[in-house]
Amino acid sequence: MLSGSDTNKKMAGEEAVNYIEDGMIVGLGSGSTVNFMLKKLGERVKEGLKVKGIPTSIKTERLARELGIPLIESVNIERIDLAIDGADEVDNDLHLLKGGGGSLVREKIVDEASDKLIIIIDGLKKVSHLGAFSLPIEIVPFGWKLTEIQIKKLGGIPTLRKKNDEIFVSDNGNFILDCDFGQITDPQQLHYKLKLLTGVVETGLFVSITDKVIIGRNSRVDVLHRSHSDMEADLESTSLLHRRNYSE
Ligand SMILES: O=C(CO)[C@H](O)[C@H](O)COP(=O)(O)O
Repeated sequence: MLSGSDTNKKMAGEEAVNYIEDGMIVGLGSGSTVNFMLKKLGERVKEGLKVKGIPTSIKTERLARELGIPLIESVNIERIDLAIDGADEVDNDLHLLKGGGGSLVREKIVDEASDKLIIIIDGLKKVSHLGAFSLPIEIVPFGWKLTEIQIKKLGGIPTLRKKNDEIFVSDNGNFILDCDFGQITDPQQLHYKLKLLTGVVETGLFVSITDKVIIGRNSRVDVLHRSHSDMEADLESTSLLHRRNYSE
């Protein structure tokens, strides 16, 4: 029996598979919502859908292989038709805060390069402003405390990510600082400032790259398009948003 949140993630993940067409090269994001998408995609592949996937984490790669989804070696990728990924927060402009699972660098490389990016989330992750979730920042391990000091100077309160009392190490061999910046009113500017720090590899702010957000909530999926994002606040009354009612 799935929890309410997992039901929402599953609905969003499965809906996203409908956007995958035969012959596509597909960026496969990371996280529990993406895992639901992968399971459905695995079924479609068994039914004959021809795709090639590009996993954004070792965990995604492992699951995709188990499900029989054909993959391409990262060194051989030159273009991507569609990427489908999760997020920790999505704001009204469809800017994202990502990296809760620690895969932000590979996710950003793939999501940015893709012709189209679809984000799949549980409705609780749709927010008006980013920042309630601490911002993951991947940093070089060398001199990490020096980078931490620089981030504090920019107003962040960093916490070194740990897993089972050990320092968490990303798939790229780096550390992650989860940084509380309070409400992030200008994600682009904050991202630029952080990227200027030599020890920073990448931030979890994904600005202006999302084409569509598929949201699972209240037994249905809502789809926000980039050009319609400003209408999210008015979600209940707008008819421009595509809506599928799963309780029907
Ligand atoms: O950015 C991510 C990993 O780096 C994930 O997409 C994000 O954390 C959402 O995960 P989930 O679908 O498990 O809630």
